[in-house]
Amino acid sequence: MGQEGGGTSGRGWCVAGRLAQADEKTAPSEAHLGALRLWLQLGMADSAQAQKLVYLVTGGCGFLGEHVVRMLLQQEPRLRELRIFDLHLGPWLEELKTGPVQVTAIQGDVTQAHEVAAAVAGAHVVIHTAGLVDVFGRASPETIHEVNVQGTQNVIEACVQAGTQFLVYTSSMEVVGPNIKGHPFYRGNEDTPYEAIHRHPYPCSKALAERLVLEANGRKVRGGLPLVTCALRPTGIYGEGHQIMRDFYHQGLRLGGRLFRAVPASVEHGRVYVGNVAWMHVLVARELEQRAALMGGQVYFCYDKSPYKSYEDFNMEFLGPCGLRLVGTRPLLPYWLLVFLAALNALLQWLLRPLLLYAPLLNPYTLAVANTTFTVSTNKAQRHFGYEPLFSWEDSRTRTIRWVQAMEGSVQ
Ligand SMILES: NC(=O)c1ccc[n+]([C@@H]2O[C@H](COP(=O)([O-])OP(=O)(O)OC[C@H]3O[C@@H](n4cnc5c(N)ncnc54)[C@H](O)[C@@H]3O)[C@@H](O)[C@H]2O)c1
Ligand SMILES: C[C@@H](CO)CCC[C@@H](C)[C@H]1CC[C@H]2[C@@H]3[C@H](O)C=C4C[C@@H](O)CC[C@]4(C)[C@H]3CC[C@]12C
Repeated sequence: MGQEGGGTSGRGWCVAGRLAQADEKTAPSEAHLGALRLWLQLGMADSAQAQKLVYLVTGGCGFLGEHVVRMLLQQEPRLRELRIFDLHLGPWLEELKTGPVQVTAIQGDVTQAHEVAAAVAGAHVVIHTAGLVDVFGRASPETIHEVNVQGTQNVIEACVQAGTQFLVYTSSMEVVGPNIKGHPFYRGNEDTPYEAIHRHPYPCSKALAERLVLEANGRKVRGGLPLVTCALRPTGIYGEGHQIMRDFYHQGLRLGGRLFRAVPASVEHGRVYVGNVAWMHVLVARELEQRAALMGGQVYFCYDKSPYKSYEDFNMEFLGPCGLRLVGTRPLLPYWLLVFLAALNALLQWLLRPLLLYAPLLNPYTLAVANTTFTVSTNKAQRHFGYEPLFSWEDSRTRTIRWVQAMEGSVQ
């Protein structure tokens, strides 16, 4: 917090120093006056956009959260303090603490209302990305609900109590679908009608949490101003740090450089680059104040120029250049057999639960999601707050490939 004027005076001295050198060629009094005027002008311009905002990112040490944190530090010049709240703090945070913005790491649990309240106090904006992302049956439905729903309720109440006016929530495409009936959602937008019915604890929890966030829009926060909220719905995020991509890569290495096609190439699965999702969060947080009437209570799908492909074909965009091969132009196993294996995995998980945690990638839910077309095509974020992807598809691809190549055990 003590850094408010630091950046300003530092830049001011630098300009004054350069002008002093130019002075040698001109009459001293005139030059000094000019320099003084310019210095004052620059100083005032500087203080007009002085670093004054305090942001809080919950889940700031997760896959998406880390990208949001780094993006904020790069792209939000008004930042004075960045608070990073997470159950598990990453060692990489240390390197951020030497920069001009005060970075405060807070180890805490969103299910604990008092911990959330302490972290939110004094923040201008909260970006709530913390969540339990579990579609593999690792955590109980109760725990998923507690973290994703009760945790979000705690964040909302903390904003209200603290007088924090702006709340951005990381929702998910899964709030919409795929639904339990396996209906395709083909290049839909935020207004496309779709029967959003879920049974799995993860999408149920995200849908409930999103509703809480949207319903809280307009609530009076401490001091009497209205809370302004909105929700971002990424499709399947990929990029540096993506754990499932890492798992597929290592599985491919174990299978002698091969992966076996399980999903038809015709099933499109929406994907979006993590850097663009982070950029959307930063932009929304920045624009929410100026465009509260338009953006408050809204949902936005996260999108970019990533191509529409099946889940496996899309992964091969990165794993292919890293030496893996996808075997088969059609699924190697018939669908009924996959359904049987997925059900067997679910049964084994249940039977083994008292002894060990058996949580393979394939289960009835993940099979259904991977086998149902779900893609978005929208420009709502561009229309409402001027979003354009920061990273082209080529950049996103190259960055992700480099990250896979740098992984331990890489064949490169
Ligand atoms: N990964 C995707 O494809 C994807 C797609 C759409 C939406 N999302 C959403 O984006 C958000 C981030 O997902 P991610 O993929 O980065 O997951 P992640 O697991 O990498 O990150 C989640 C972070 O939240 C933290 N967290 C979990 N429980 C917590 C608790 N009780 N208190 C405090 N922190 C807690 C974790 O420690 C982790 O750092 C989630 O809300 C998720 O639902 C993810
Ligand atoms: C049948 C398998 C053979 O290769 C493939 C299984 C792939 C699945 C593990 C993944 C397919 C689709 C993924 C989900 C999707 O990308 C969107 C998500 C939304 C987000 O909020 C959380 C993650 C996820 C549910 C993601 C999880 C993994 C898949 C089900």
